[in-house]
Amino acid sequence: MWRRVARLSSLIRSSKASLSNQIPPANGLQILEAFSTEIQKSAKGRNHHREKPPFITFVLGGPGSGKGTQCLKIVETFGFSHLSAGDLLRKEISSNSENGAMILETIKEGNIVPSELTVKLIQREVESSENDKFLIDGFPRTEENRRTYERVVSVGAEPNIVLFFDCPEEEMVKRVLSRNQGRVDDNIDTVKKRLENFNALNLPVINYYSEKGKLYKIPAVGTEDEIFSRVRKIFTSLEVLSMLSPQFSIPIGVIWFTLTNLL
Ligand SMILES: Nc1ncnc2c1ncn2[C@@H]1O[C@H](COP(=O)(O)OP(=O)(O)O)[C@@H](O)[C@H]1O
Ligand SMILES: Nc1ccn([C@H]2C[C@H](O)[C@@H](COP(=O)(O)OP(=O)(O)O)O2)c(=O)n1
Ligand SMILES: [Mg+2]
Repeated sequence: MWRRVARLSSLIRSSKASLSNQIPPANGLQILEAFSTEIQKSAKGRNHHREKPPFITFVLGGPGSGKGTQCLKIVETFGFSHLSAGDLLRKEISSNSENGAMILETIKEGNIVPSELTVKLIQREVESSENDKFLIDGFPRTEENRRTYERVVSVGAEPNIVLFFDCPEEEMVKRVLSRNQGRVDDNIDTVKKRLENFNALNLPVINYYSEKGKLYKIPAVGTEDEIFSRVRKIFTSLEVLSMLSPQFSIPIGVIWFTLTNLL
């Protein structure tokens, strides 16, 4: 809003300047019209600068199930923006933000950061992006995460689809312990706690979206490429149905995916 008011003042200033330079100035009506346009734009700005809500995909699965790996492939192939809740929280830690120490402790313990904070970080990224397709990776991890997001985010509060990478615990533990990214939570004690939290807190969210007909469950064992061929089918089906545009919602895509995979 303030940037827009500043732009309006600059218009008025340039109008005065043009007067002194003997160039015909913007008249009162033009200034009023510009002001009204700026106010309209500013109202849209609060509405995430978008005419339509973005296409939101939540990406869920236990630690090490391959969410991040598959998201990178979806970005390359289908042009989504990837927002990893974990990466956004780690960025807060490394930028020494006021909540950095608390986030670090929470992550080290294998627990979940307060929802308001995570939602704010995600919302900021969505609102500042020009893209209209997002993968929100590792969110919502709890019913409380989900409800907070629905309450705080006014446009696109409901995901269009939800991916769930279904991976056996043994495989997830093996992958996390050989991830080698220097993460404070990639050790056996923290992984055990994260798996407990996944079962207790994330599975109810996954069931919630399954009941709503929005869930795509993807078996997550196999090579990265094998898993991506499963993922690709989902997004290709959505593209075929022109559903990778935000105004469409499920369950047609889920029905199509089910049919094409059964036939
Ligand atoms: N299909 C796969 N098979 C074996 N290892 C994998 C596979 N997909 C990912 N990985 C590896 O497992 C680790 C965890 O993957 P990642 O994508 O970070 O999972 P998540 O984001 O779900 O925790 C990474 O080291 C990654 O390279
Ligand atoms: N919605 C979220 C997502 C992540 N976190 C915290 C707690 C998680 O164990 C860590 C790491 O999350 P991240 O998604 O990067 O972890 P994985 O990719 O599943 O291994 O961040 C959170 O508190 N709330
Ligand atoms: Mg990840």
